[in-house]
Amino acid sequence: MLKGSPDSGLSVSGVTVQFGGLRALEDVTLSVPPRSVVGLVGPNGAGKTTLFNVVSGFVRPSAGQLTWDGHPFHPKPRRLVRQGIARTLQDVGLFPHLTAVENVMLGRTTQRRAGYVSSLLGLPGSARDERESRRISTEGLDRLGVAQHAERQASALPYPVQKRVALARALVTRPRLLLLDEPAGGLGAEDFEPLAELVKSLPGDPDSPCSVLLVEHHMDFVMGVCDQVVVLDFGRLVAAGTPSEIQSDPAVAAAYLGIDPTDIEVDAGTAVTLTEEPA
Ligand SMILES: Nc1ncnc2c1ncn2[C@@H]1O[C@H](COP(=O)(O)OP(=O)(O)OP(=O)(O)O)[C@@H](O)[C@H]1O
Repeated sequence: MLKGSPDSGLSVSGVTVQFGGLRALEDVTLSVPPRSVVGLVGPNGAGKTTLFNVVSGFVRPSAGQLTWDGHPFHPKPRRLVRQGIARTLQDVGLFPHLTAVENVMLGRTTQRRAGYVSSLLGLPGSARDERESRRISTEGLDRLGVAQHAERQASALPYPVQKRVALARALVTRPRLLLLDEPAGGLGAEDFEPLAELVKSLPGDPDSPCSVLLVEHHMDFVMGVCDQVVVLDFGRLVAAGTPSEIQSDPAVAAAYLGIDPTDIEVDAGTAVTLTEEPA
């Protein structure tokens, strides 16, 4: 990929984050190539959210660099959407007193030609922009199968619907990279399949192809949707590869079970077996 190409994805190189005496990330290097889904997994406290916060500009690393579109990237939260990156939050983050469609329209704020001031003053263009924004946001809800909830207050919606609204809000910005924080968290098994299909379809979307970096604890979901999986443990990258490579990597089992990798045998299949019970 040529340096400076608008299609060279996200690279995180040698990133370290220090919170006082705690090293939350240590020399982490990974990339999210264009049109790919990359999973970021690891036990609680491994540093996954911290990495998302670095990419979103909420946390400044003490060492390392990011590149986006082949250029050095110094993310700022308020500019993220304009730079083609959207993020969903672990705890949904909808405005409870706004309707579903109004929440999605907020995602489009930065792309509207008329801003809030002209809307408030009723200046020409603002009503037209608002209609257009509402139309696109309703389409966004429809894509997620929840358009029938468009006019309901967000706080009255069941949790799985709220998650879809939040995802619609991220997608209407037409991101080229989506940071998905625990998309399957709190969902029932019946919601997994349509969500997995949606996530897998994003990189190949003919109108707005979007790569995905996702943090998720549901391993079946991760293994089913990701092209590559990166495993963190205590802030360090301990494994990276395809889902099947990751499933048979002793370092991954060690990270999750808190045991020494030398106490694990790897079968010819994908299973890892303990040769000794963890203490
Ligand atoms: N702002 C902060 N100040 C101090 N320590 C922090 C801060 N944010 C995170 N940490 C610590 O950094 C480590 C990594 O936390 P992080 O939230 O990134 O882990 P995680 O992998 O996302 O965990 P989980 O799966 O539980 O969400 C943890 O020990 C956490 O307590």
